[in-house]
Amino acid sequence: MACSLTRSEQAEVQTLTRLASLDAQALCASLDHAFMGLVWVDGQGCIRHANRFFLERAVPADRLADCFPDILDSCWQALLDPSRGAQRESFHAQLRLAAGGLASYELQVQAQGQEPAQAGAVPGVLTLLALRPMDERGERESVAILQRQVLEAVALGRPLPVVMDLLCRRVESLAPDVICSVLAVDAQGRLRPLAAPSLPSSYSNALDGLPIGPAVGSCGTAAWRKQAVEVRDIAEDPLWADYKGLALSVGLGACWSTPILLDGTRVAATFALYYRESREVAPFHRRMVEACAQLCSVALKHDEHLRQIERLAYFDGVTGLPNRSLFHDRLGQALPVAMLSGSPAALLLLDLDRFKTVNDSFGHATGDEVLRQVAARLQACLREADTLARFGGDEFVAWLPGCSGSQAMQVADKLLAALQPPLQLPNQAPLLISASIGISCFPEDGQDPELLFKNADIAMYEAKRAGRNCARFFLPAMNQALDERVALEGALRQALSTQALRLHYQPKLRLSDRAVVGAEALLRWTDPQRGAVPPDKFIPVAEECGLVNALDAWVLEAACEQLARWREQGVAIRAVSVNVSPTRFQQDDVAAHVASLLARHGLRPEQLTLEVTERLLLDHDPRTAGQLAKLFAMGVRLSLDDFGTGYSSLSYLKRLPVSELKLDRSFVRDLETDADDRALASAVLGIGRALGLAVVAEGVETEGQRQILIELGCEEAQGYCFGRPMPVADLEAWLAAPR
Ligand SMILES: Nc1nc2c(ncn2[C@@H]2O[C@H](COP(=O)(O)O[C@H]3[C@@H](O)[C@H](n4cnc5c(=O)[nH]c(N)nc54)O[C@@H]3COP(=O)(O)O)[C@@H](O)[C@H]2O)c(=O)[nH]1
Repeated sequence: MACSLTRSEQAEVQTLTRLASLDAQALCASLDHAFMGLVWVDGQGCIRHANRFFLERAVPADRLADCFPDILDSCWQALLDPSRGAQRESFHAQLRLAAGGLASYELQVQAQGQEPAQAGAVPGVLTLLALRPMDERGERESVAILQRQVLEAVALGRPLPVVMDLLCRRVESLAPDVICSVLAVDAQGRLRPLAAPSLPSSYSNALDGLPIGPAVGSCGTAAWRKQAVEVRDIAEDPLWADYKGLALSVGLGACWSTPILLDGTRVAATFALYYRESREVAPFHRRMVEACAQLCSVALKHDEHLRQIERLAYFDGVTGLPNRSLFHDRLGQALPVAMLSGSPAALLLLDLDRFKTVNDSFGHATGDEVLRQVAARLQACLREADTLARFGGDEFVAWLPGCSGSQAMQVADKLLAALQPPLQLPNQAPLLISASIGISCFPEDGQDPELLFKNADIAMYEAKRAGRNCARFFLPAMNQALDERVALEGALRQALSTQALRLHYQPKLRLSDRAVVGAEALLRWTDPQRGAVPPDKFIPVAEECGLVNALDAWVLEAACEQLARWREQGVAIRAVSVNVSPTRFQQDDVAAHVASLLARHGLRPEQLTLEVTERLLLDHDPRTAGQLAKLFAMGVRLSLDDFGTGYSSLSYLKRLPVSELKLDRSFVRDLETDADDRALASAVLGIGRALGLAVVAEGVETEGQRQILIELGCEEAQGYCFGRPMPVADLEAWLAAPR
């Protein structure tokens, strides 16, 4: 503690220090006027000289210990130990007054000097003690200094046990008669020693893990009651019945414990003062504890914040799983171990299928709940040695040490099975969710994190392509396939930017008289190296790399322009159909784009049909519904392509603003030989009639199919039977030729 003597007093004492080896008695006399007590004590704690200030106030005594009842002999021994040298120390103590009673004093062990040799006696070391009456202001100042020191330690980010240790030591130096301890209370309500610098570690160890309760010494009870507990006699108090043996064995007589509450209710710790004898708490100690309790709660709260920040840095805030950083740390540690031990391991990359749709349709709060439930289900499938992390979005990663390839696939199957039961979400219908998993195995698929991740990613991508809800191992051939996809994507971008794409048109006819009612625009791409690339190959790549919206926009533009030209030229094509990918409808501008195209080319909305696949029915994105409603309100026709092959649900159909169904060619192909296909085709036509929708049969290749479709009541069709998709000039020639 900083010296609280005035400057002139300090100067005086320094002089004394220098003169201490001279005639102490004479010096005392000369300092009788000083407004502080001065006492020379020998190594045994006997008072050798004292000035008038001290003698007038203190109870007459030979030994210092008799003047300060709070301070034990052992404390004096330490304070007066000659080996302390010039080290100064300040503390508070109660002085027993000659007039009766006690008064608070600040004591300063000021200096040591050689006792002048007496005749026949060995000269010893004398210690000079300076005493100043402790008024309330002085007390406040000492406590303020203590507070500042502890808060500084908190602010400097010292670890919590270090801060608490400092607090205890500072309190003990201000009040040498007390022993301080701080015990944390963990989430399970168990005591956890934080600091007790003057208690034997055996004592703290014995308390570690003790559950708080209604009679668990002073601290356990204070934490339980959320109230301070003052036990004046540990030997007799029932609260200590089960623990007094422990306390008495280390010389503790009384204990006053104060619970430290955070947020007003939560007990985070206890702050305790022990005395070696049975006694009540001194008033100064009470005031000090008030301040210490505050300091404890500041330090504990700060520590909680630090932990929270640490959690945020290393753990995912939504699921509580390790995040990318922590996962990489752990992988960085695990790989060298696996390498040395030669044991296998597997990295699983798991991506939820169509999670974006869940987020867009139900909002982010529900999305978060889905992630939490998914994380819990995945975690439940893994062993303690495994690490599961969330990398953000809908991507989870698991590191399975010691796992062979076949075991990793078993784990992946377990994870997929765990996701199968519908998720129960608050205020929502049960939700089905699935995932695609890519697996890369250590060491064969990679020996460093980058390669393992890259290969697991490639495998995961293959799982998506294979239809989702499945797991795939990485295979070296996948790398080649990926390279090809990347090359194809580059070439397609190039083709789009250099206007190297073309549209072919397939006529749409009325079955009864083969009159042409329109044409479907179908995209064609001839690459200089690859030759003609079928749309079945490049459209999925465009969808994966996000190029499909640009492609669709180009097709729309080109088809509208062509229809306008045909109308100008009087060619008998009254309407065009254009295929549009589901993702295009998530763009806020699609309805506006179509409206501007129609206006620019002088077309009526009903002359344009947008063909969408059944995949759109799964899209719960409100933007999609909004764009479809706008297009329908404008009068643009919507046609449901490949009807009956995918996820059709009649209720969806009722909700969507559809004008036309396209009977998929898989139902048409065997119409002549398969009664089931006839029944299905008839059912689709029935649905169309019931809902007032036109039904267009696709892929009509034979006259027999045409006849059956007419019999079933189908009015329009497309197919090789009438005309293949053709370039504009060929279509115009086909139209002009007699049929
Ligand atoms: N988003 C976009 N998708 C497009 C676009 N252009 C085409 N596509 C889609 O690609 C898929 C394959 O199309 P394509 O190879 O052009 O095949 C079409 C016809 O050639 C084929 N067809 C037509 N008649 C017959 C027939 O009698 N037999 C037979 N075996 N095939 C026939 O069918 C395809 C037309 O299908 P659909 O669109 O379902 O009417 C295909 O899914 C296209 O949709 C584009 O610009 N954007």
